[in-house]
Amino acid sequence: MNDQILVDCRNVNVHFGAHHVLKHVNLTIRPGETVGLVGESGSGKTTLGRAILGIGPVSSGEIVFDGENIAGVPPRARQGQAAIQAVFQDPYSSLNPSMMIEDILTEPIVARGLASRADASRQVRKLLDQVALPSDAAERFAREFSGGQRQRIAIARALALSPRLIVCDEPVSALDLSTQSRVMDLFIEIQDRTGVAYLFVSHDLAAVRHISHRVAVMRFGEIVEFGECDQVTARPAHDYTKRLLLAAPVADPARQAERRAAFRALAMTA
Ligand SMILES: Nc1ncnc2c1ncn2[C@@H]1O[C@H](COP(=O)(O)OP(=O)(O)OP(=O)(O)O)[C@@H](O)[C@H]1O
Repeated sequence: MNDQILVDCRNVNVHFGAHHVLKHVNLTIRPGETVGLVGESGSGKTTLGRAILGIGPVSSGEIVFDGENIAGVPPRARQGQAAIQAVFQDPYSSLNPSMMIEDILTEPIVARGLASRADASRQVRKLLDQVALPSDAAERFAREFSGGQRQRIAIARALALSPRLIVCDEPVSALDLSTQSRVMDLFIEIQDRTGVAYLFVSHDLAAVRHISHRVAVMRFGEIVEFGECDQVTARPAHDYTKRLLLAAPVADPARQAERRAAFRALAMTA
């Protein structure tokens, strides 16, 4: 891991009317790094992801990407307009069911003028291969695929633009457990191969822990803890992080009972 910074959120605030949703958020992402962003529903994780993507507002503060302040600048107006991509939670609504996979994968490249349709089509097989889908998937329609396969297609669509960062907003929470772990492994493999960075947004600390180099914990729009994954999960500094850890699912029932007892003890002292 290097000391360079790819994304630097500096004192970012977002207000929706009178509601101060993001409060003085400072967060960095290094090239090739996964930063997990955890917190309960409504804490502001998606709002931060959308601000970084340029599809959500920023009331004040800076988001510096590659040395340029991109806060409030929509994706098309950004210099490296394709450099930040997204994979969202629901692969059923994020892909047009009646579009052919080849068109889903080539359209973002062609629309940005990054390659001709013929050149983009030549990349399709490689993209499908990167997400472990067979090349004949190109001629099929999105509606023919399962949730896990659709999420692989959504990942391939993000990769088509050779991004430096992918904002992954709850990308496995709509999938069943065994599919979740395969898609998580795919994210890791892709990062090892391409060096892409991830902001991995999830309410599930167990998932985040599996994939992240560093973890940021958000509560009521504030980052209450941010550090190396091992540090945050083994020696959390904030009680809120401790509670999230205790609520994180574990496979072993004895361990689960131990966690519940510890959680009750902590809740009584909180
Ligand atoms: N466009 C909007 N207009 C008004 N309020 C909004 C808007 N978008 C989000 N909010 C509010 O901002 C707060 C944070 O929402 P956000 O979706 O960022 O949280 P989250 O941590 O991602 O939650 P979840 O895990 O449920 O997606 C919520 O109270 C939400 O109602």
